[in-house]
Amino acid sequence: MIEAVGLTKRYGDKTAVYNLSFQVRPGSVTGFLGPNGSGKSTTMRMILGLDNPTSGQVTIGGHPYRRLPNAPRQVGALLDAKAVHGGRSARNHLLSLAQLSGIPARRVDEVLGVVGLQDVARKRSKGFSLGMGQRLGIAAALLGDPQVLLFDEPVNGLDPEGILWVRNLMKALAAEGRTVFVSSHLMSEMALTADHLIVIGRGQLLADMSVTDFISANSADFARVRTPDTEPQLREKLGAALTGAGGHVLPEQDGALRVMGLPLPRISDLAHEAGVRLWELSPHQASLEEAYMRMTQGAVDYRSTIDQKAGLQQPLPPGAEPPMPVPGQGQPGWYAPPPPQQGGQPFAMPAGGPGAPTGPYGGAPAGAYGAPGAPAGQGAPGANPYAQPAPQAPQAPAPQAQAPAAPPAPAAAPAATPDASSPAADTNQPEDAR
Ligand SMILES: Nc1ncnc2c1ncn2[C@@H]1O[C@H](COP(=O)(O)OP(=O)(O)OP(=O)(O)O)[C@@H](O)[C@H]1O
Repeated sequence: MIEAVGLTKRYGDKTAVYNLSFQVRPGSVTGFLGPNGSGKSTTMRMILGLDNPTSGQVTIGGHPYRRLPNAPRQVGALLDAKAVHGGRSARNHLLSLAQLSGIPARRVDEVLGVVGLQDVARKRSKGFSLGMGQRLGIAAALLGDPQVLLFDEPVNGLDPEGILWVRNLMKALAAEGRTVFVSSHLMSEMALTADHLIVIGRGQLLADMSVTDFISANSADFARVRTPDTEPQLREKLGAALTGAGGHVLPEQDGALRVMGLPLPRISDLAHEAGVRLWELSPHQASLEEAYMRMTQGAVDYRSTIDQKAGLQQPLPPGAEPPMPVPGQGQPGWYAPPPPQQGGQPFAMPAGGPGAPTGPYGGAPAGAYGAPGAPAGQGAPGANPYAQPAPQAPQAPAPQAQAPAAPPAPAAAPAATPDASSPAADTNQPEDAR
């Protein structure tokens, strides 16, 4: 098991990770999610003893990585697949790692077979494609047959067959009782691979829960309703009736309506009362991607100026920043992305009609569907024993705003490189991170 307690990392006045506490348990795949620059790699480096925490600690099986006896046999990691001596063949690269850790040469050929590189084993790795490099990095992680595995973006550059292979590999490793901690920006892939999620934003814990709980805690379920295409006035009529009844109504691209805040039977009754025939009335649950977007919007540092999601956010006062998401409660003020049509414009209510809009989009009052409550599983077994009560979270200092309190940066760890596979890193490290 990997256990972080109060883990904080500051680089000068930049707080990369703040007061992070979580456990990664054996027997399941734990996904590690967060926007660019949120501190995932920094956390993984600290787990692997490649960076020193400014405060707090992280242990593997109860020991800091650097004190683990024969660490490369217990912990395997892929942090940066490009960190390979390009002049060496794949096999020689792995052989050199194996020799450093007392791993027999036959294991090298085994892992080359596992990752499908046996035919190019004697080729120099500098000629490798991105996907081949990833496979080599994964081979290095598997070399010591470790019980604990960390993968930073393992499917980066892999083709669909490779992605499927990595998915199955992660699941198989977890099914063998190993601890598998994997970061990725591919939400669809994470939804298929991970059982549990740890989500961070701006270095802070946003969620620590099962994939299922995460989706239900951070998604606004909605209904799709379609009226006959041939009678557009029915759609207008229904939209007005639903909005008047407190529903939040948005147009879908295909002419249907997305309705939030009203149960399906109520929508059906309202349509019946308004004399509107329905061609479709179906329930929908958000995907992991939608739930993730919703949870992390306030913690995104880098965003395109033409980001379509801007159309889904409730208007903020001039100069105001989106609030940090509240752990377990999602991002206040966000409706279910992605926008149903370009710009996410709301369904246009007839001006001054009955049931005039009360919310920012002419629907329900702001926030009615914006912040679902804590997930059912929060108090369940497996909940984060370190989770902060929600009310404290908004007061947690924004990592970027902590310059005055930042203590001096820790003495540069010899391994302050993110590059766990680099031959150069090997010579500087007390332990090899693979
Ligand atoms: N050695 C360093 N010196 C100074 N700042 C650093 C250093 N390493 C990371 N940071 C900063 O810490 C923050 C977290 O970076 P990190 O690489 O851990 O994020 P990440 O979640 O892995 O991002 P990505 O998804 O883009 O890989 C960033 O703002 C980054 O610029």
